Amino acid sequence: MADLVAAIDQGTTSTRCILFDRGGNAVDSHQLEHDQILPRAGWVEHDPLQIWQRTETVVEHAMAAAGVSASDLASVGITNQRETTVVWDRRTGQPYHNAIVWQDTRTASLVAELERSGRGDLIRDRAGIPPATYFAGGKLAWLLSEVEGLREAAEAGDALFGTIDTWLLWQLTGGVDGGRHLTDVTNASRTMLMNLTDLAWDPDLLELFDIPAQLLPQIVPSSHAEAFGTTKAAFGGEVPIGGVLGDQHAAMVGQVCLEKGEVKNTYGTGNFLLMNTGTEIVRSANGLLSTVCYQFGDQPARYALEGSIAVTGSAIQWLRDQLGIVTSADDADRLASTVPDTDGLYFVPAFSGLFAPYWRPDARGVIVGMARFHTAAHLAKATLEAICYQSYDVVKAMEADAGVTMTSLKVDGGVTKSNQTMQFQADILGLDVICPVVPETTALGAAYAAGLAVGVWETPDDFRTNWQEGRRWRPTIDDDTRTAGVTAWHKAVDRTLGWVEH
Ligand SMILES: Nc1ncnc2c1ncn2[C@@H]1O[C@H](COP(=O)(O)OP(=O)(O)O)[C@@H](O)[C@H]1O
Ligand SMILES: O=P(O)(O)OC[C@H](O)CO
Repeated sequence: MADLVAAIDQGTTSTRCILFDRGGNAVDSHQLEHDQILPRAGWVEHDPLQIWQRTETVVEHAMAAAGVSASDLASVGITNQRETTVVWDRRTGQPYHNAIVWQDTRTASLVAELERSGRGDLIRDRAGIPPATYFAGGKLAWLLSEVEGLREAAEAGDALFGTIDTWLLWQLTGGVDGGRHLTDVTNASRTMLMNLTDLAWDPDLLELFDIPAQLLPQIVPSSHAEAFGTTKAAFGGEVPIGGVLGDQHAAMVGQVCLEKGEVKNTYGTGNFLLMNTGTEIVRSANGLLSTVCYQFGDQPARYALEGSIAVTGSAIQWLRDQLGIVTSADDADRLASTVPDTDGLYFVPAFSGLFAPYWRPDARGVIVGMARFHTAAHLAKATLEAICYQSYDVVKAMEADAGVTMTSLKVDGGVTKSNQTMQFQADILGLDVICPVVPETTALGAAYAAGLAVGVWETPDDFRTNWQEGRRWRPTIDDDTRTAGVTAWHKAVDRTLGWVEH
């Protein structure tokens, strides 16, 4: 039996295809960045066709590098940046608009209006998440009201909505020639349109956002032998698609956070800390989200509490692309390492407002504590430290919600390449930070979900035997130093609030 599993990981910054063996080892991979389209302040878009083309290319290159064909693959898994919203014409495959990315804040006034009118609580109650610019439902409502002809096309059944999983799945399974229109429970739980208990589109939420039901994909489990169909494109032959799940949920699977209470933090474009809450939906009193963690086959869904941070690794990209003070993320890391600390400089990159645990769309970024003495190196250092302070705030919210004190933290994602950042994270949290040997946990989780569906792995216990500790950072600073840093950080956060009005 073919026993390689291919994972497509379509992230905010890049798309990669990684081929995994039964041991959960990455055999070969390919990765390509795509354009970040920034039409105006607060707006972030991607070109869905470019994302699809990059997906085809990374698949082709990863398979060529490994010297394999479709018959060597047991299954394909898809994982994706969540919430990013695409609407396209089912007859032509043409998007009606660029994808509106999860970081985009154009729906701020809609969100403010939902809160003002008291309808936010219906969303919290049914969907488990607060009304926020972050989620897909508001973006879809915006497209329906702003794109000429879209509402009529939707009502006629010609338009399809999807998050990126849905878009790629439709393309992979045939596109205009019978592509399947599906999403999995984890991605659906990020729309403000799904009832978190029933795992179905909620008619009251559809009415609240005025969304025609014909637009919506069918919701299916995250791992399933038949639901997703087989590849008709990109792989050069038919391969079963066995798993689809949002990237942060995939990372939970890849990190083997399958028991209640297990936690991971992923450091990518943003940071996302999730705790498995088992089959129970836990409601946060501290600014976290309730979300589906994953659903394997016909088993009950597992849920999670999540702390989502909008801007972490993307602040490093901002140093590169907008300020031009570094040439790459590695260069930012190197520049930051030339100074021992920030010497009182704090940077709160609230570019999309603040997400968890604050949920303040009125916030905007600040750099405070500046003196003439400060250099680009201090700003680079403050950018890395901001990633850790934001995670500190979310860890504290998670501990308060769960009534536990964490003793260690599993981490993954691109920023974990930065040794000084992970050391600072261990210092500021006062706990051990641990990265597995296979850091590509998002793609691995998608591969696990896909392989589980077709029997490459028999039970999720097989994933646990594959997980191995790679690097560990231990705290090195005293409590007073930690408290001083956190206190100053919170003063800086205060300065971001109330900057814009909606
Ligand atoms: N050496 C490094 N030091 C710090 N950050 C890094 C380093 N290399 C990459 N990154 C950051 O990692 C992020 C990409 O991580 P990744 O997990 O691939 O993200 P995504 O899945 O969101 O596309 C980028 O935002 C980049 O700034
Ligand atoms: O692309 P990433 O890895 O930063 O993840 C984005 C998240 O899924 C947004 O919710």
